[in-house]
Amino acid sequence: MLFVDIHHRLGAFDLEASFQSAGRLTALFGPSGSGKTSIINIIAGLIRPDSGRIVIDGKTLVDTAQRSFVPVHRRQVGFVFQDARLFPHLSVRSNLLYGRWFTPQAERYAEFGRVVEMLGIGHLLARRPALLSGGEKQRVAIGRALLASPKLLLMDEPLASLDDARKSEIMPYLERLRDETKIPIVYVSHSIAEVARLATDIVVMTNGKLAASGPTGEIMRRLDLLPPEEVGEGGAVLDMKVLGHDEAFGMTVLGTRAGEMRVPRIDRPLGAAVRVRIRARDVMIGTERPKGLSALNILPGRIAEISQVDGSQVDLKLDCHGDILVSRITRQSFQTLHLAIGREVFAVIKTVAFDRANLSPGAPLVLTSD
Ligand SMILES: Nc1ncnc2c1ncn2[C@@H]1O[C@H](COP(=O)(O)OP(=O)(O)OP(=O)(O)O)[C@@H](O)[C@H]1O
Repeated sequence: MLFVDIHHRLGAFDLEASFQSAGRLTALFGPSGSGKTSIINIIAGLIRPDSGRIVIDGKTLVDTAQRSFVPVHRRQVGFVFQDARLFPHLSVRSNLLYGRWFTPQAERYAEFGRVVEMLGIGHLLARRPALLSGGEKQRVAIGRALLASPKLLLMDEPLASLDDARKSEIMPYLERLRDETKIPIVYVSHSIAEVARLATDIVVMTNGKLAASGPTGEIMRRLDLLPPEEVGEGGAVLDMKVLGHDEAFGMTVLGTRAGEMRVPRIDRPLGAAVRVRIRARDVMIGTERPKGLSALNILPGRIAEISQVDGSQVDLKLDCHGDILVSRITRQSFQTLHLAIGREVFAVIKTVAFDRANLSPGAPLVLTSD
């Protein structure tokens, strides 16, 4: 459990944030200059807040009312930055082992072999950082942070300097990190795709103030919280189960609360939990079950909430037997179809909305933990 309640002034910038998160990966999300890095620095102990309290897993790191402040070197936090910051003159193995020196023997829990295996960097151990790709460097940087056996991992835009191909290469490792270790992670990002896939909880900052915080599914469907350039990426994030594979058509069948959905085949076993992002712009509304459509996925639901976005668009929240979908449609369609709260409708989801990047092992799939 992460508890943060802080107030701090940095020149003309006033930072105020109060949130708690029970999640394993808490994303700090918000535009540039909203205060994300400052919060990370306060949690790390690099900045002493003017006032407030920070408690992680029952351990108080800061409590200004009690004049208590655990210094940075006693917090046992692991850092991963945008750039890997590896030592160029040391091999990957020595870079990894370096992190261990700072942790007393008795408190070392991270095992070298296991960390190397989890991050898939065994074949790189003898190399110098200059001979690694950007994605490989970041995996080594994560390994170095983990081998210090941190009690908390702070990641400040760890994927920001990587291209899309390297990002998708490293995502599965971050998912394993989230699911296989018990270390709470605070993760700064301003990418919806990243946050939707990785976060269990999201804290949204705007201009030094908390805009909202809560579980990923709840925050992701609040399109009003997203910056204009990212609104198209917003929508529902749902946990589904793999029900079967249809080899003849190369499809996977997923179970939702409102029925089955078919997506391009994913390599997950039967029963596995997957997290699926369905963008609001990919959900159309039918007042009757549509026929003769190429879209494979049609879920029945009821309009639970209506919010007018601007003169021309409307957002609808659809309660599909407990799974909440979001649909952004034109005000014209909204009026023509006479939509209203409580109305039974059909959500039509284009199959193409499920590209592989949007499918990830969901939170319930904890592989191991010790
Ligand atoms: N030491 C300081 N003195 C004065 N202002 C500061 C100081 N440090 C940060 N700021 C200001 O505080 C604000 C928040 O900065 P911060 O780096 O926390 O934002 P951010 O959300 O992490 O942004 P980015 O995504 O660009 O990294 C900025 O306006 C910044 O200029």
